[in-house]
Amino acid sequence: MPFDLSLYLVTDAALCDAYGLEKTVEAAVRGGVTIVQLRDKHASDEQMIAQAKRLKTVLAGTGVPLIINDRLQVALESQADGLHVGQSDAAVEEARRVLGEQAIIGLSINTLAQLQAAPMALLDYVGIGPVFATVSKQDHAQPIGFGGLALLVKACPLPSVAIGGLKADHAISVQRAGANGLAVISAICGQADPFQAARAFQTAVAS
Ligand SMILES: Cc1ncc(COP(=O)(O)OP(=O)(O)O)c(N)n1
Ligand SMILES: Cc1nc(C(=O)O)sc1CCOP(=O)(O)O
Ligand SMILES: [Mg+2]
Repeated sequence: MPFDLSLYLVTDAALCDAYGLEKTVEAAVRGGVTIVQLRDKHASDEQMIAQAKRLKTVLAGTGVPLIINDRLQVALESQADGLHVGQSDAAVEEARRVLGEQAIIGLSINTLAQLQAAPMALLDYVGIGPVFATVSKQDHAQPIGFGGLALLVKACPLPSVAIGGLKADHAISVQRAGANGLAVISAICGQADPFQAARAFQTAVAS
């Protein structure tokens, strides 16, 4: 499936309480989100598979892919479009073997050493961050700022998306650093109007 990293929504069900996850994602996609990752650290695999299937229904016909965070079996059983793994998650080699050639597989990167150790031929994109400290990921690594982002993007042969504490106003700096897009949780999920929040990002990305 072709994919566009320009506005990458990573979900947090707790932050989407006001409207529920499906309505929040539907509004965010109308607002311009181009790719969605289902991320839930508390749900069981069964709950996450059921949630992924509901999100697939929401995304059907939009061309927006659904990526699963961390859980290879959930990605497989829900027939999601792909999987995002971090440095301590399922190995990329295993994910590619299980999910096949067509799956979109992304890996988190925080340092040059991690980038150089990544099996690039098996990956579709990398997530680079955190750019800034964030409360959305308690165990996040050392923030790298836009300078660190630019260094890692320059060394990266794959499409990349910046993550961590990003707001719509940061779109220009992310683009100047060379990344293909921004990934956000709280600046869309945690907002009173997720459609307008996504629209603000889309406007900033397009300008
Ligand atoms: C697009 C994107 N980039 C980075 C991450 C972080 O993944 P990871 O390091 O595995 O941390 P958790 O999200 O699992 O807490 C991501 N999820 N998405
Ligand atoms: C899920 C995640 N991964 C990160 C990384 O650096 O790998 S930062 C992060 C949280 C991003 O949430 P927010 O947009 O609310 O700051
Ligand atoms: Mg992870």
